[in-house]
Amino acid sequence: MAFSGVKNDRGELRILENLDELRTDLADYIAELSEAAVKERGVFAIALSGGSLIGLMGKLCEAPYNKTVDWGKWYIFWADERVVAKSHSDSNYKLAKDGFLSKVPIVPSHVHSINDSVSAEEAADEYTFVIRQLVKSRMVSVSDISDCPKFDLILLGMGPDGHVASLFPNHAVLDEKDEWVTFITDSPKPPPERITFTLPVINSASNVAIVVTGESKTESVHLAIDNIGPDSPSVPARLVQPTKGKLVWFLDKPAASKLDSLQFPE
Ligand SMILES: O=C1O[C@H](COP(=O)(O)O)[C@@H](O)[C@H](O)[C@H]1O
Repeated sequence: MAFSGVKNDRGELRILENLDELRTDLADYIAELSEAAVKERGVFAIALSGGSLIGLMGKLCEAPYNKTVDWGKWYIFWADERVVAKSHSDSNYKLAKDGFLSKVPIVPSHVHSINDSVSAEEAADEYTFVIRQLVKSRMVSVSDISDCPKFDLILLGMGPDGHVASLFPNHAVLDEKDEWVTFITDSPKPPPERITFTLPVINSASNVAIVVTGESKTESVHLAIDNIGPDSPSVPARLVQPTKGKLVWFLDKPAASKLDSLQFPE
């Protein structure tokens, strides 16, 4: 690992030498959280995102994780989803199914994807209902400081504009305080219709990891993590601040290259 440490209130930073190291560190982290949650609660409730994250989780499908992780105890959710058919190449569900879920023995009935045959608004409402039922049956914990679900782990990527899940810069969705899952129909990144966990749900999780790689995200990583002045633009990723949970950033060197006070040996 090139660097590991705590950066003020912005969580733990893990900056990895290369993508291979990042994939291994991420797989170790997820496997450890899974083991701890299964030991404590008997289940592991994990929310995925789309984009580059799924490829970076690839090591979980390989030895030793494919044999050592207690896949039967996993309950899968999505922190955001594009409102398209599940067979569409834009679907975050399809991405995860093809790249991850089909390669490990997860119980199909534990995979909670959205209803892709209704409007974005209805899909968000139905997804909230599904999560409520699982909170009632304690498959998903409940936060002790809000009425929100408390996922064991929410995995987020971050776009070059600093968006996480489908929480985009300067969008009203960032102010949503009442809903667990909401919808947008005007995403600046296609496709336009999406559902997304809201900030209160993300910030109620026991663990949140933001996984970011590549030079195109350097500036947003800086804006999300460093102590920037009041005149600097903020990015949605900066609003990820788990109230009682733990935030970990997984970064490669290009993504981390503009972070203050990080000197890499030549
Ligand atoms: O549209 C989305 O983008 C973000 C970031 O994707 P990446 O490919 O730049 O990592 C992703 O986290 C989100 O789930 C997805 O819907």
